[in-house]
Amino acid sequence: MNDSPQPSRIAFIGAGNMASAIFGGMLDSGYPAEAIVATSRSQEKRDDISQRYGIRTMQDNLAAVQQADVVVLAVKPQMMRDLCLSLRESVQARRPLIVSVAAGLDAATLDNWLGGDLAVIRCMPNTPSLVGAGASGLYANARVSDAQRQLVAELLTSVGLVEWVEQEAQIEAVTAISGSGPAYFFLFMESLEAAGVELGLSTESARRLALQTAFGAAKMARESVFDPAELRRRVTSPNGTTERAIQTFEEAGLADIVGRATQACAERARELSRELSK
Ligand SMILES: NC(=O)C1=CN([C@@H]2O[C@H](COP(=O)(O)OP(=O)(O)OC[C@H]3O[C@@H](n4cnc5c(N)ncnc54)[C@H](OP(=O)(O)O)[C@@H]3O)[C@@H](O)[C@H]2O)C=CC1
Ligand SMILES: O=C(O)[C@@H]1CCC=N1
Repeated sequence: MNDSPQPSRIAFIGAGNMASAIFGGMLDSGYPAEAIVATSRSQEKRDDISQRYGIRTMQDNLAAVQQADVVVLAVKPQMMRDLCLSLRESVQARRPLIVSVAAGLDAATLDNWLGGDLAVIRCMPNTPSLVGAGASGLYANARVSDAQRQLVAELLTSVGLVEWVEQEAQIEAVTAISGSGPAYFFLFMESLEAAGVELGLSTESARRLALQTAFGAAKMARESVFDPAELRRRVTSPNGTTERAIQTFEEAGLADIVGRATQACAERARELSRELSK
C-alpha cells in the first residue's frame, strides 16, 4: 500500500523561459509530472511543452487555478495586472498559495490585484534551475504558513539553492545578484571566447576553454575551504601572467563596474514596481 501523501498540485501560469527552467528542474529531480500543469496562450508552445516535459498544458488559466494548491505566476511583469484581475474570482474561491516570480512586483500589489488576504510568496529564481543549479531568493507575506514556506522551499531546493529574505526590499538585491546574474556570467564567457579568437584560437576551441574554465572556477569556489579572493591569489604568481590581467581589470575599475551594474539592476526593479503598481 502506498500511504505517501499526495504531491501538491502546482499550476504554472505562463510557461516561458523561467517557468520551464523551474518545472524542468523539478521533473529532473523526481517531482511527478501528473502534479504539474502549465498554461500558455499559444497552441504551439503548449504542444512543445507537453512533448518536451510530459506535463499537462492548457490554455485556460482559470481551469488550471481551480485544480491547484500552488499557483506560480510566471508571465512578464507588464502582463501581471491583467492576468491577476482575470484570475481574481477563481483564486478567491480556491485560495491557493500564490508564488510570483515577477521582477519588481511587490506582494501587496499582487495580493490586491488578486482580491486580497492571500498567502503570497515572492520568488526571485534564475534560469540555471533548469540544470539543478539555480539560486532563488524567497520572501513570504504574513499569511504564508510554515507548511507553505516549507513546501515552496522544498520545491525550489530541488532545483538549486534557496535563500529566504526577511525584508521584501531585499528581493531587489537578490534580483541584482542571482536573478539577472547568469546573464553577467554568460556575457563574461562571450567576452572570453571572443578574446580567445582574437588571440588566435578557433571559435570552438575558445568557447570550450572559456566554458570549462567558468565551470571549473565556480565548482572550485563552491567546494574549496578557501574564499574566492584566496583562490584568485593562488592562480596569480608574483610577476606572472595572471597578475598583468588582474591589474588590467582593476585599472579599468571592474569592481566599480559590477557595483554600478547591480545598482542599475536593482533600481530597474524598483522602477518597475513604481510603474506597474500605479
Ligand atoms: N528569464 C529569467 O531569467 C527570469 C525571469 N523572471 C521573471 O519570470 C517572469 C517570466 O519571464 P520569462 O520566463 O523570462 O518570460 P517569457 O516571455 O519567456 O515567458 C512568459 C510566458 O508567459 C506566457 N503568457 C503571457 N501571458 C499569458 C497569459 N495571460 N496566460 C498564460 N500565459 C501567458 C507567454 O506565452 P504565450 O504568449 O504563449 O502565452 C510566455 O511564454 C517575469 O515576470 C520575469 O520577471 C525571474 C527571474 C529570472
Ligand atoms: O531581466 C529580467 O527582467 C528578468 C528578471 C531577472 C532576470 N530576468
